[in-house]
Amino acid sequence: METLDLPPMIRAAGTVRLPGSKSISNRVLLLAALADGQTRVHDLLRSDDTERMLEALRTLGVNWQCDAASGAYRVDGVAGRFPVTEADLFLGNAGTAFRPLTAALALSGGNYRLSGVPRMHERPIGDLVDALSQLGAAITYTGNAGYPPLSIGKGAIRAGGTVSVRGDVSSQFLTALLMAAPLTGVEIHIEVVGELISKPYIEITLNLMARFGVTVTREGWQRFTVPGGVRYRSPGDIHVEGDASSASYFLAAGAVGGGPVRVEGVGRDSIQGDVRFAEAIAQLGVEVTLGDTWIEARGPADGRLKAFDMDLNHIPDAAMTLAVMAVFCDGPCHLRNIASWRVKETDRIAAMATELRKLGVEVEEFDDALRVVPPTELRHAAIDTYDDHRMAMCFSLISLAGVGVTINDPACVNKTFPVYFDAYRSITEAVPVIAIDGPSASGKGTVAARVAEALGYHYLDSGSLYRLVALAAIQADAGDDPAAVAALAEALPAEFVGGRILLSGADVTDAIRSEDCAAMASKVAAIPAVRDALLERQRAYRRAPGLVAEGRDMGSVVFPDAANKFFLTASVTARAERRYKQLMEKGLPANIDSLSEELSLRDARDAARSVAPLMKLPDAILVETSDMSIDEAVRFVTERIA
Ligand SMILES: Nc1ncnc2c1ncn2[C@@H]1O[C@H](COP(=O)(O)OP(=O)(O)O)[C@@H](O)[C@H]1O
Ligand SMILES: Nc1ccn([C@H]2C[C@H](O)[C@@H](COP(=O)(O)OP(=O)(O)O)O2)c(=O)n1
Repeated sequence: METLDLPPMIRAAGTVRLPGSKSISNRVLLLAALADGQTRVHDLLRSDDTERMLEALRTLGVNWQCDAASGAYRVDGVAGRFPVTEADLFLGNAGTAFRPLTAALALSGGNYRLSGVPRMHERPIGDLVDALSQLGAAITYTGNAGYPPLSIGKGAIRAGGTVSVRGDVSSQFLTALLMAAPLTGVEIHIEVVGELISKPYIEITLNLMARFGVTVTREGWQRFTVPGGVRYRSPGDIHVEGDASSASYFLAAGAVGGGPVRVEGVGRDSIQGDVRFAEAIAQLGVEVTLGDTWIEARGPADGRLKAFDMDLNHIPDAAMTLAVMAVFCDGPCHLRNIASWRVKETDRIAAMATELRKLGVEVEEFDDALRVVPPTELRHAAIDTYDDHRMAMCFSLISLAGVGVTINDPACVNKTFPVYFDAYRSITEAVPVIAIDGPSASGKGTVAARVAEALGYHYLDSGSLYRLVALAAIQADAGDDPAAVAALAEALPAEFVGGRILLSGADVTDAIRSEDCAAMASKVAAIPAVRDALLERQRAYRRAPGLVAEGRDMGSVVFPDAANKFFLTASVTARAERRYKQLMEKGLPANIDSLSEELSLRDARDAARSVAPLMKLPDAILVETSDMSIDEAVRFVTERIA
């Protein structure tokens, strides 16, 4: 499985141009296909879900073309009748394609089979099928009753009258019915059974139908009337707004990462309900500014977001972003009335609770709500994304909480926002790392500590971790058993307290510097499982305002994104002399010839091992210190820090 490591970020600021809204894109494509005349669709979202809709329309005989120069799509409407009356359609996990196409095809007098990915076959559609059956549609379940896949037959469509549909599971059923109703040509009344959820999505539907010439009247949110004798007419050109749900991640980044972050493509005039995310975060103390076509967010003056207790039924998708923002708040937060999360790309209530807990967050899960208690400190975790784009995008924000985060299967963002992580990186700044690698006694430790002090950065002596594992292995007499050494590395009970190094509470500051320990360190360092066990431990040193890290693989493996990489070296003779002096000063036994020999051996072993070998990377600056004093080496490095 692919994974993406996001380093801890120190701040977020900048501007992002949003991709087109998924909800608007797929509605517009279907309406343009059903309309009279050609429609030019501008700023259409290009993603998996819109690909599924475009493919389906082509299979149904709808002509469409993408203009390479402008990116606009030209769709030739079929005036309510799909030319192809017999087809198999695969719709992936695109609910915004599956539901409306089911309704439109059920009323079009053909034979169709609709299927999707396994998760699509777990997402309920029975309420829509029941409503369409009242109109005489012939739909059968070819898998489990109430769920896709479906087989649609010709049916005997009864025009007119009143149809009822449940509104409390997914508002997409009502959307599908509304969009298909004009195909009957007769006035239809639609009654909603139960409390309609996600009302703003119905507003998008009504708004877009009106743009295509069909005006629906409604009495509250309970009864809708689609007039008879009307057909969809192309508006000519139509522009898709930026995706308001996608905007939420960047606005949240501005809120928790200082800001300001501006999103372009949605604003005050948006028809998408999720723009009300802006109002929601204002209640957390976020400074929000709205323009006609943009929104900007910056963090509260005192830096800490206020805890919240909100009914989020009106912004179900953007509400997921609030669940992650809760981690940044000054107290427990309550997200209410979000039952629809359970039937989305995954059971989002369960998924959100499980993944937040991995970070050390206390979460209470209810049927239709979540309570999130922010911890004092987060830990690194690898986040599972459940083939759900929003899980991946939401959890990227954790990198603004002072820890790195790993996103499993990051490509799931292709569903709505293929370039999400590039956009996220463009507005965030990672905690800077200066990586200094090199062989033993090249001076890395001395130089790194001095540079860290000068910059006020944290300092990581990664070799000391390998030396600690070596000492633990010597003490446990486990040196020859790689699995046992790896287990010691995993549990390593080491502490760094006021310049002293403790192992299981005992001061081993000097003990780990012995040549025996160095030789064992070089051996245990060649065990891949030991390196894996120490990886996150090393990365956890990356904290604001920055880190200077020294070792063998700082630039290659542990901090490959470090903006500054140096490779320190010196001749074997120079290094043996330095090490000899150093050991003598510490009162440890030493012999210059055996030191020289041991150094060469260790260089060879560190450079020849299969994992993370010692080497100069092409992007590292070479510092040859044989003829440099310590001050000269420090100055050489400092002057080259970008
Ligand atoms: N450029 C230099 N010239 C002379 N001595 C140096 C230089 N850099 C480091 N030393 C000394 O060499 C010894 C080993 O340096 P250290 O920083 O521990 O190396 P490393 O971390 O690469 O093993 C220390 O006693 C240090 O004071
Ligand atoms: N990032 C690192 C740091 C050290 N090691 C290994 C290589 C060395 O043989 C041992 C001890 O490292 P250390 O930097 O303390 O050794 P020197 O002081 O350079 O002799 O650990 C490593 O493999 N990767």
